[in-house]
Amino acid sequence: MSGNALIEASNLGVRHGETTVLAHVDFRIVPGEIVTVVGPNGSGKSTLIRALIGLEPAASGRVSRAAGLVIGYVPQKLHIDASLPMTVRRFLSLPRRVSDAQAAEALARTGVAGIEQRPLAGLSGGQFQRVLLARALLAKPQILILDEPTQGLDQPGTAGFYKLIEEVRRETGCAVLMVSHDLHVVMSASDRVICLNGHVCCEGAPRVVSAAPEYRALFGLGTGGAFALYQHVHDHDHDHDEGHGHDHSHPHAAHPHNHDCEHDHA
Ligand SMILES: Nc1ncnc2c1ncn2[C@@H]1O[C@H](COP(=O)(O)OP(=O)(O)OP(=O)(O)O)[C@@H](O)[C@H]1O
Repeated sequence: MSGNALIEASNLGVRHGETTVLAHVDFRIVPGEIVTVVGPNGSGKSTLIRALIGLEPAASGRVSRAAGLVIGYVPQKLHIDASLPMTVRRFLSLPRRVSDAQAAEALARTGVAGIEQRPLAGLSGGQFQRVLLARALLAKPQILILDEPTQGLDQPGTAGFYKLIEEVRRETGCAVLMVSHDLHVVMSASDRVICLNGHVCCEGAPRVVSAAPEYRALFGLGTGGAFALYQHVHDHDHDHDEGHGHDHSHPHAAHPHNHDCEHDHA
C-alpha cells in the first residue's frame, strides 16, 4: 500500500472462466475522495468493484485494503423477496442490530425520516435507494461503495441523490466509490472519474476525462448531453491556460492510454 490509500490495486486482472474481464487495472482511492467508474455495459465496472472489495479473486496483480477498513457496500442488485413482509426498520437491522435511535438518525440523514414501519416492497425507487444508503451508513464506513445507486431514479431524483452523497462525504469524511451511467451528473459530482472498458481507458478530474479522446470514443457527443451540459468541446489550445487546460502535473489529471477502447475482452 502506498501513502494513505484506503484501497489500492496494481496491474489487476480478473477472469470469468476463459474470458478476461479486466486487465492491467491500476487503482487507488484515498480518504474523502469521490471516485466514479463509468463505462459501457459489460465493461467490467461491477467486477472491478467486487474485486476491490475482495468478492472476486484477482487472476493477476494484486489488491490491498487498509488494515481494518470499514466498507459500506450497496451492490447493483439486491434481491428482496416482495412476498416477505419486511419493514424498513427490520431491514436496517440486517445483518447487524441497530437501535431505534440509530435507525431513525440514519433515515433522517438520508432524507427519508419516519418511514420505519413502511414495507420495503412498497417504497418508491428513490426511497429504496435512500434506505440502502442509510443501511450502509449505519456501519460508519470509511468508504462507501455504491454500484449504480441511482438506477431507476428520474433526473431530479438522481441529482438529489448525488447531492446527498456529497453531504455525507462532507459530514463524515468518508470516501465514496461509485459506478454510474449518469454521465453528466457524475461529471459534476465526482473528484475523479475512471473510464473503464476492460481496462482503464482514461482517468482523472471530470473535465479532463470528458475531453479525453478515449472517453469521447466510448460515449460520443450525443450521449445524454454529457459534454454539452458539462463544458464546451475543448478542441483547441490556450496560450494562457488560466486553469482550463489539461493539467497533467496534477495527481488527478487524466492519464489517457492509447488502448483501443472498442475491444471485446475476448
Ligand atoms: N459471475 C460471472 N460469470 C461469468 N461472467 C460474468 C460474471 N459476472 C460478470 N460476467 C461478465 O463479465 C463482464 C463484465 O461484467 P460487469 O457486470 O462487471 O460489467 P458492468 O460494466 O458492471 O456492466 P453493466 O453496466 O451492464 O452493469 C460481462 O461480459 C459479464 O457478462
